[in-house]
Amino acid sequence: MSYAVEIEHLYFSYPDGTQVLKDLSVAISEDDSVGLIGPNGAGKTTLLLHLNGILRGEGKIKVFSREICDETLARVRRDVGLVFQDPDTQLFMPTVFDDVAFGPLNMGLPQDEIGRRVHRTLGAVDMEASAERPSHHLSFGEKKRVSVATVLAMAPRLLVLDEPTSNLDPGHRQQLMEILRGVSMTKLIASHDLEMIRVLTRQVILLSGGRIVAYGPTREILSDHQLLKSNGFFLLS
Ligand SMILES: Nc1ncnc2c1ncn2[C@@H]1O[C@H](COP(=O)(O)OP(=O)(O)OP(=O)(O)O)[C@@H](O)[C@H]1O
Repeated sequence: MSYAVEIEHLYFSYPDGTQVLKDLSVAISEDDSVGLIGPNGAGKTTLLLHLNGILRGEGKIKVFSREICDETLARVRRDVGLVFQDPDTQLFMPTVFDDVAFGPLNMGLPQDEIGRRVHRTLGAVDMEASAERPSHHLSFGEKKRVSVATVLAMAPRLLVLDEPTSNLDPGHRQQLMEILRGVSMTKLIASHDLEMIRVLTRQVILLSGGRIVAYGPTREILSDHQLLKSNGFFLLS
């Protein structure tokens, strides 16, 4: 089997000493679609930030069989597209168009291909009409949609999304789910939106206190109400 992600014995503490990831080992198959769930502070964002080397803990992480280290970082970052929880982290150019063009430009793509990718991905997230607006004038939900476009425009092999549906209105949440269902790369999606996880993923990793508590088929994990309740999920019966 080919793996998109292989993590062995990952430990990570922030500089202030907060230990977040504790002996975490996990593998994600290529072309799979995996949800990452867990209570606030479980370590979901911290784990995702390791996948393109923004954070570097102790242990071994391979992405598409390539171990993350200084020499492989540039290649890893081409393979892994990370949509941050906070879109302001992702958007820094003068206009929406420039923000989405930034990645493809850095990949050295020709100008006409960059233009095509920007229009296609902005169209997909329903933001094409805002292409010439400054990103910092957009609402939070609009920024969120543009930040998804910035990553889709680079056509990564692994799409990593941190809370992609937070602050989206129901229509745009549904639209984003359809976009994500339609893209074929490997996906890892951290979210508290269990309905979105149910629709979009085949496997779920449940993280709690920096450890993996369960990893299995989405329908099994999401129907194990005892497991979910004991890990901080409030479920309406
Ligand atoms: N820069 C930092 N310095 C110190 N501690 C941090 C830092 N960033 C996060 N933490 C701590 O690490 C732990 C894990 O945080 P993380 O954001 O990874 O959790 P999460 O599962 O993504 O949570 P949420 O569901 O709230 O987004 C928390 O206790 C958090 O307070």
